[in-house]
Amino acid sequence: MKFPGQRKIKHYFPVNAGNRFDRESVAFSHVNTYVTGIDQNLVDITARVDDELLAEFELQKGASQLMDSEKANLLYQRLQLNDAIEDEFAGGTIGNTLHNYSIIADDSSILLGVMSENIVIGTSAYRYLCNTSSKVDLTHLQPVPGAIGRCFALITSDGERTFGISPGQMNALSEDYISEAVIADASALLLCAYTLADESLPIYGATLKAAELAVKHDVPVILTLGTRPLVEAKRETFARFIRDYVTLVAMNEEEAEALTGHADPLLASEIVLDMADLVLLTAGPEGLYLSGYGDRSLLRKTANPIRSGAIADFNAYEFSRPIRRRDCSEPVKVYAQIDPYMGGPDKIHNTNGAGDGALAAVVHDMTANHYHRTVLPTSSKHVKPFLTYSSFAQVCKYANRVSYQVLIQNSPRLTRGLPEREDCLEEAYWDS
Ligand SMILES: Nc1ncnc2c1ncn2[C@@H]1O[C@H](COP(=O)(O)OP(=O)(O)OP(=O)(O)O)[C@@H](O)[C@H]1O
Ligand SMILES: Nc1nc2c(ncn2[C@@H]2O[C@H](CO)[C@@H](O)[C@H]2O)c(=O)[nH]1
Repeated sequence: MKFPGQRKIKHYFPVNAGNRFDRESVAFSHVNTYVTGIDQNLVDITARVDDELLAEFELQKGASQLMDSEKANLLYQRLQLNDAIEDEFAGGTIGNTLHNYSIIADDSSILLGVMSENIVIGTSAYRYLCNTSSKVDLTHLQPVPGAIGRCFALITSDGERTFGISPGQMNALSEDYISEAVIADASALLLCAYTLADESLPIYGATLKAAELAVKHDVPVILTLGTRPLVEAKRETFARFIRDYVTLVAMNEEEAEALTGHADPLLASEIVLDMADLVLLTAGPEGLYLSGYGDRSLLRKTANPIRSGAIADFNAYEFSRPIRRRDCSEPVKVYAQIDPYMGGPDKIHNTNGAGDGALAAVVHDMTANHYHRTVLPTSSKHVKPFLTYSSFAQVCKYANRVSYQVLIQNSPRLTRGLPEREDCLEEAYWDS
């Protein structure tokens, strides 16, 4: 595994031989880590469209919504006719996050979901397999006799993405394909709200079983919220699920508002912290927020200017490391925020997957902590069972950096890891 390197050096991710941890990880390289997750496996069919086409196909802008196959076929034909299709590429919010995790961490992940049992060249299933990192283990997938899902990712001129989902057999995942051993040994279990949308579907039962096993084995459960209309429709169900199972909730500000009733990201995060231990809230051009708990005796004051919003002095302890509320003697809510990396790319063509990228970075920092604790349990870094290796402030920087990489690539799945040295970039960005 690549490792979030030493603090207080100019590059956040200095993977070099002089790094003390690298020497240790060579000595302990037999320790294998991975993260796992459940997804509705689907391909993204990315196309440029105008608002009129969204209206014609009754698609709510910015949201993800189901389409019946007749409408999906009509849309596909129209996009082909207009020569509007840019790409057909593996997608799925958890599939993207696992892929990006494996790319940036150089570590394994295990994807749980369905896959067509007969792979024909050119089909969605074929494209999915071609566009997934070889570090993502696909051997636990459930074979199905039909197609996986298709996600029309329709990009309008403002860079906003709207999803129309043609499900195929993506929801057929049975709980028989959720192995206790796979969940028990994982560093984290990644789930999305989409698979909890309909209790009558097999994938709902599979998701619940995985969450129960994760809690049984003390594996952190990470839930990403998907899309605003779904959260609005299932607000109570999701709140209960989060309380019962979830360690980290990831969402954008619209989903946060749907869950909590608060448009302000700090206030929304504060509410979600009463249900979970850690909250990643992405806010597009306003950057992102990471909120969680610190133990009063272990709080570290920020060296950055103190900032106030809806919560006064909210970043005062952003140099602390997140810990579960139940592991604190005296829990204190801690907040950190960061503006887009380098102000964001000059031109954004497509924001699809920027949030998934940020989450992959947070997962990497959590897994690095798990790895380090497994290898060096007596290290002073583990006097308490912290959730991440780095502080709130550092994790924000990393998450932001990965989102930027997704944006400049115009694609949710990273083709390569971050540069190990960023000599051309503003060094001050990485200080502290
Ligand atoms: N317009 C923008 N300008 C600058 N940075 C942006 C912009 N949009 C997104 N970002 C960066 O990407 C991160 C995540 O973006 P956003 O909040 O749009 O995610 P999201 O809606 O969850 O995306 P998705 O669901 O497609 O993965 C932001 O925190 C920010 O760093
Ligand atoms: N699993 C799942 N992923 C989705 C859905 N709608 C959009 N996405 C994915 O979300 C990603 C961006 O976060 C895209 O790459 C889409 O593939 C959905 O209904 N289910």
